[in-house]
Amino acid sequence: MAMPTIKQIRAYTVRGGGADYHDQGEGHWIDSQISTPMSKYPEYRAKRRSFGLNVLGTLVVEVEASDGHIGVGVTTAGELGAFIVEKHLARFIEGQKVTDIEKMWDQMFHATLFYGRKGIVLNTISGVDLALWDLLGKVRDEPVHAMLGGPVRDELIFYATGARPDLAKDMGFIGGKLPLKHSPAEFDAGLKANLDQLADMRNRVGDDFWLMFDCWMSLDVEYATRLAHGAAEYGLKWIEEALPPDDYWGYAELRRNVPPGMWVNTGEHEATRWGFRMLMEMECCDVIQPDVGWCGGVTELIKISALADAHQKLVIPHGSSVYSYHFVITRHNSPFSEFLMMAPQADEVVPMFTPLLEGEPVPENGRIKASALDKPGFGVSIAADADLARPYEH
Ligand SMILES: C[C@H](O)[C@H](O)[C@@H](O)[C@@H](O)C(=O)O
Ligand SMILES: [Mg+2]
Repeated sequence: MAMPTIKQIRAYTVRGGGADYHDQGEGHWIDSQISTPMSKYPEYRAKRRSFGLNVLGTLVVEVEASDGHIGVGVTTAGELGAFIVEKHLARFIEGQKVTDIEKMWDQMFHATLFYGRKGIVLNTISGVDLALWDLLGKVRDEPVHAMLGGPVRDELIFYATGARPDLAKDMGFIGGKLPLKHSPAEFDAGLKANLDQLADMRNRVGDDFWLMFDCWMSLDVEYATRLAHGAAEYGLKWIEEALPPDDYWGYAELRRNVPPGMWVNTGEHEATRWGFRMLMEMECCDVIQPDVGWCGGVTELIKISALADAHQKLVIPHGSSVYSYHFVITRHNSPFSEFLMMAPQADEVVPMFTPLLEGEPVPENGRIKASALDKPGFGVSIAADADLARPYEH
């Protein structure tokens, strides 16, 4: 059968949750006080939106094929991403066969190398890549996981990220990841408060439930080492993203410093096979956590995951909803997943990219059955009432 070609690519922006899940209103746990590299500035300590964590917003990429099928991908990139798609990447996509994803990815990456490499450009390339895989699945009438080798297990198992690991335990998740509240700028009193919070949570959840700290790039090796040793008493399973992404040397040192058995995990703000090669060859971490909407998409995650497998590293993608579920279910070295609790008080399960996607599966009792993913492509569509804007055209 002659494969259709791509007739048009379109880039839209939308605010309020969605793929840019930090773009929330007042009172949401994800915008409470959380330790960040900006916490040393008191004026930027209370809320991450104050320094612009939600400045980008969501990018929605649509690719329409000559046979009428439309593929959709979403990521954190907003208007900047829309510009890159419409003014630069479109030339590598339109007119191409829907099957030629590898070539389209290679051209997008190398054509933007002079200003990309990581960050918003790789977020944008990831968004296009997700749309291309979604389109190919729709044309072939297959879920993405079937094009990646198929499920290796019957269900996805999740830990929950949010302010209430105690409630997450009652909902059937296997663990709870707490955002670290106090930064090194709050000195020993802050460190003690962090550990007191962990101790309280451990008392609430008991011993056979994972507890983790997410430090969102905000610490230094000395503080992270003290935090890890203090947290060992409460069975901290891993310390996540303790340092800025480029401090490979610091991660390698931290990994040597932490108590035996405690994982040092990172990678959500890393991108491409080269970035993850550096993390693994410099012995920075136990588990890599690429975000499929930020690291280069499915096409690059295939390469990253194979490299990790050779290094006997687990690949536990950062919370990226259905876009990573199709990958995780097909990989032996991805035995569990993250679920971000996007309800404002982290007290109920709502779709991770709410309110953007129709058909977004959510864990029940901390699990999603592989069969829930058996729809063409990624099996989701943009909500009919999404207030999409198309800021640029080509
Ligand atoms: C909860 C963390 O502070 C971040 O908001 C989250 O996006 C990320 O680090 C995660 O691992 O989910
Ligand atoms: Mg994290």
